[in-house]
Amino acid sequence: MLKIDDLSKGFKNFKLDNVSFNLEPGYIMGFIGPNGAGKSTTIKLIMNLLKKDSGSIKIFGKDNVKHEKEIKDRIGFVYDSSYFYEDLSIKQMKNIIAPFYSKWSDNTFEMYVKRFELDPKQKIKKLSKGMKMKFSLAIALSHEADLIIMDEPTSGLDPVFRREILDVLYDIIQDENKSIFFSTHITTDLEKIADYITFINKGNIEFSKAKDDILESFSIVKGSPDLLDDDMRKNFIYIRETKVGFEGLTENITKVKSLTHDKVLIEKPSLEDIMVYTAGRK
Ligand SMILES: Nc1ncnc2c1ncn2[C@@H]1O[C@H](COP(=O)(O)OP(=O)(O)OP(=O)(O)O)[C@@H](O)[C@H]1O
Repeated sequence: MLKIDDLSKGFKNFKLDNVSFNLEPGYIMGFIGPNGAGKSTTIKLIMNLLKKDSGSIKIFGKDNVKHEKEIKDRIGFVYDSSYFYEDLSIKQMKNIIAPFYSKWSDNTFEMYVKRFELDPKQKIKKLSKGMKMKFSLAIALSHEADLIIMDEPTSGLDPVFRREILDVLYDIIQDENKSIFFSTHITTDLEKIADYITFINKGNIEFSKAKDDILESFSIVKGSPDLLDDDMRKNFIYIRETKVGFEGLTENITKVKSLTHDKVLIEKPSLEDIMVYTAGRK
C-alpha cells in the first residue's frame, strides 16, 4: 500500500532523515511523535504537497510523483486544517470535489452525512471544528479509496466524536484490501484501533512495528534509587529519578530482573509512556 525508503527532506532548522517504513493492505498504522518531529512533513511528502530531497515513496507500488493523479484517485485524504471554501454549503463543496474522483458515490456520501448528523445546506464556515472534520472524513470516504491518509483527524474532537470516527475507521478496515495511515497525539486512540505504530522523533524513525510487539517489548521499572548502579543504568532507555525512587523504561526486562534480584516493581507501559520516555532520552 505504502512503501517509504530513505526519505529525506531538509528545512533550515530541521531534517527528515532517511525515513523508511511500510504499510501492508488491511491494516491501520498510527504515526506518532512529539511536536515538530516531522509527521506533517512526511504526510505532505507522501501526498506530493512537498518536494523530497531524496528517497522513494511508493503507493500501490507506484512512484507517488510520477503516478500522482492515478494514486490520488485511490486515496482519501484528511488534512488537519480546513481546505474548503468557507462560503459554500456542504452540498456545494461536495459538488465541486466529486467530479475529481472516478469512483465518487453520492449514496456513500449521503450515508456518511446522515451518520455524522451533518446538514448538507449548512455553510462550511458555520460548522464546528468537529463537524468540519466529519465533513472531511465523509469526502475522504466517498470515493472507494483504498488508502486513507489523515493528519491528526481526531485532534480537538471530543471523546464521543472521536470514538465515532474510530468506529468508522474500524468498519473500513474490515475490507482487507484497504489501509489507513494517520498521525495523532492521542495514543489511547491507537491503543484501541492501530495494528502498527510508526514513531518518529526529531526527523528519525525510532520504530515502525506491530503495536502488540511494541507494548510487549517495553517495560516500566520502578524501584529504590540504590539499585541504580552503572550496570543497571545501561539497560534503560530513560530513567526518571527522585530521592525516593526511580522509574525507567527498558527493553531489556530479563537483565533488569536478574540485576535487581526481582526487587523492583514492573509495569506494562502505555504507548504514551513509550513515546514520552523515548523522546526524552538523552
Ligand atoms: N515549509 C517549512 N519550512 C521550514 N521549516 C518547516 C516547514 N514545514 C515544517 N518545518 C519544520 O519542520 C519541523 C517538522 O514539522 P512537522 O510539521 O512535520 O512536525 P509534526 O511532527 O507534524 O509536528 P506537530 O505534532 O506539532 O504537528 C518543524 O521544526 C517545522 O518548523
